[in-house]
Amino acid sequence: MVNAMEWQQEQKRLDLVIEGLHSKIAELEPEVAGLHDQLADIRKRFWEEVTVNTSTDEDFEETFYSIKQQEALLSERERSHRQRMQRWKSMKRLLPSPYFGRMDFQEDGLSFDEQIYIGVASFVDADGMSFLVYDWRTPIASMYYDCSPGVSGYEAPSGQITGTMMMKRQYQIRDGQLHNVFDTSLTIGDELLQQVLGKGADSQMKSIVATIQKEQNAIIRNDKSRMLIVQGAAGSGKTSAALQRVAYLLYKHRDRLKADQIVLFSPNPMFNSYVSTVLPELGEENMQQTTFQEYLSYWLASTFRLEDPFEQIEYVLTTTSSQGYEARLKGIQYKASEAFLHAIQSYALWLGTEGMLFRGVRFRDRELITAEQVKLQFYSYDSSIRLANRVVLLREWLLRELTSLERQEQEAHWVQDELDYLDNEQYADAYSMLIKKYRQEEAVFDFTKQYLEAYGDFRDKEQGEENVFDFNMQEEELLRRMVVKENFKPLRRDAKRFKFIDVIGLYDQLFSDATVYRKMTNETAIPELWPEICRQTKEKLSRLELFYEDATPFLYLQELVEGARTNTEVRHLFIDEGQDYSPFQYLFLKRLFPRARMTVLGDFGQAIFTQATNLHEADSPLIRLYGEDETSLIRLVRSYRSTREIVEFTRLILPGEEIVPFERSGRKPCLLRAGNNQERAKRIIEDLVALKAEGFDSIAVITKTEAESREAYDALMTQGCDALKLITKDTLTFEKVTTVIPAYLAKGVEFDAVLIYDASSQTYYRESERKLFYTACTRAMHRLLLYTTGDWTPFIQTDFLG
Ligand SMILES: Nc1ncnc2c1ncn2[C@@H]1O[C@H](COP(=O)(O)OP(=O)(O)OP(=O)(O)O)[C@@H](O)[C@H]1O
Repeated sequence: MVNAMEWQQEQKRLDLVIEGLHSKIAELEPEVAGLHDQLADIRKRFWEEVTVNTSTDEDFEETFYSIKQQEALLSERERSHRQRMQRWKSMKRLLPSPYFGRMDFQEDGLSFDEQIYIGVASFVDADGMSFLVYDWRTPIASMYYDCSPGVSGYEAPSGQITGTMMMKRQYQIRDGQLHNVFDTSLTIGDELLQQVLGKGADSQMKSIVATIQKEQNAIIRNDKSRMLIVQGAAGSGKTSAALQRVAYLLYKHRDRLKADQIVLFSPNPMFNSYVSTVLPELGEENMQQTTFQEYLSYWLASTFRLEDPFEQIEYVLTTTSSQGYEARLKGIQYKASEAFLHAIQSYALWLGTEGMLFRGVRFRDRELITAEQVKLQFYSYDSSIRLANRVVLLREWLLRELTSLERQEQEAHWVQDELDYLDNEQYADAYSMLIKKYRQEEAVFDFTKQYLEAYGDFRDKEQGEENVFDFNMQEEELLRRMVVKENFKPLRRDAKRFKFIDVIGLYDQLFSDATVYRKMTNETAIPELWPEICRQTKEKLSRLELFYEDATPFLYLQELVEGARTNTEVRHLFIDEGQDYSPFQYLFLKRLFPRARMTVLGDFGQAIFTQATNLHEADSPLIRLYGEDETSLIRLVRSYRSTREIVEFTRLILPGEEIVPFERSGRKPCLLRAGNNQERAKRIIEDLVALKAEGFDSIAVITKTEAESREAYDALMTQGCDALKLITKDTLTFEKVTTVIPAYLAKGVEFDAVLIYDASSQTYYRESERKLFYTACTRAMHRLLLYTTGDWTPFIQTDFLG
């Protein structure tokens, strides 16, 4: 705490800044409101200002330039409106708490020091000469997070600046009033952090700009490497750092980076809602948020019933003794690997010489073009042309074939039948369609001449006898063409979409017996239980279903054959819970976003999926993705979420995991054994009531699986529990209530209190369940309670029993 005089000086300065903010806001307000009206007015009068005259070429040109000029004026006004609006908004945001930090810095070579106040936006004094508040993202502010008083420096755009930091101070300001002032030394105020972390969990994640730690700042400001990997213990602030990093990038590159050029891949849709308020709180627009499953569904859900990762994990957790279980697990591992991706690449090369599978073109129960014809045509192309390019040539050929078949088809009986049954209205529709088409496509319309004649006739008739059609030969020919064209449309559309390639067949063919597989792919390390893996995959495909582990390889093969889809707009890709993605998926994402830098945040200690990727080992596929030179790896070991007691408990679950508690004390985790299920439910309800009475309102009963969640929910409701929410994979919003949730859906989020519904040896026993148990327990911020009706899981250290 500072002394009374310093406090007074600080309050005085704060008052001055607030006064300055008020007067700037008042000054901008009418301007902002006026600009808004002006813009609305310009838009409204846009056409009044433009003289539209297209009688001659000159008039047309003049009209064109007049419109362009108006457009330019409008966009200039809009730009300046946006800028003023942004300044106005940032000042409004500063008003209740203009800054949270200060450092006094004397630059080498200067004889005075500068007081640098840091807040969520910059604010300059009335003359515009000096900064009253520096945005936390400015280069100079980085010192606040990185250095302690003494020799310090920062990287300015002009180069390295060095000097001495005389002091560093933190503030808590609410509604314009100073509540606390701390002088800090090494880290950013343990006191303040204690206070922030001691608070209850929220339904939305909060910004951490006032208390960013040095190692987190390194993540936020890393702008050098193509790939940034963050391996961080549970609760170490990976997601928080990622979100502040987005805000930092948007600030640093504000002239060329837009929020929609940044994509965040989240573990589930509920997580999207959990993190969605951080950036707006910092005055930035949200980046695009999605899940990998959403991407897969976009491309595959119209063809297949797609398994999602949660169904996959449910299978892995619950059907351990089912037939084919081991093979499925081996299959998941293999299909997640780089080896499988390379096998598919080799397979695509092999398909360039043989083995391609095509579908013929069928029309009204007739085969117009056989699959064999398509295949012959395909292999007639020069084999040095890439597979996907040959497929494009094939498509052009097919479209040409369809054009000539269309012509032949006009004489077919079915065409006459259709014409006979056209009613007057359809005739009229047909004509007006022709007219419209003619107007739109005058230049490309195939039979302009005939059309013009027909149109002339039609117009004459329209003006003369109403609705009487003289169905002469010329018109009939036109209508025939139109009818056939209409019927051929789906064929053309299918051809354009490469439907003539049997991709399902190609993927199915890949799962042939080991000798054939080796021949097609050059693969030497075929996984164990390959025949069973093949059988399972083929069986699924035959039902038009796709395992989660097959979805990305299927899309990859499809792209090798049909041409890659890439998104070149996206510049930054953020992947949270990065350990849950397979090496295969990473290679796929790299290809999908060729111009993006990647930030991957994860914790191998929470790798609960079979296809997990180790993020930080020297031989990690992630490090290979862009190569060591283009990759930075940052480790976070301090956990900010949980109390020391909870961290000490969870650390024993995963002995190898590096995790250091932040010094915040609480109660030891409680282990509670009940005689039976009913007793357990009663005990949980009592505990829920007590926890709520203590002031905790974000509480989760965490289970291993969805089935256990339902069981727990029913048991608790039957015993009279009220206001309980069952979370499933379809839940979209994260609410601050008492929830029952499977561990794999609780990833990434946190609760004041966590109750592990069944911590018995029956539920968590196999080694593969250790990380799931760890993930569940590490969701707790203040309280952790574990229940069983039998023996405790072996993952709990016996020291805690008793
Ligand atoms: N520097 C910080 N200042 C204040 N709070 C922090 C800081 N770093 C992290 N926290 C808090 O710690 C908690 C955990 O942070 P976060 O969810 O970002 O961690 P994580 O590493 O993504 O966790 P997990 O992998 O277990 O999901 C959050 O409540 C966050 O606000």
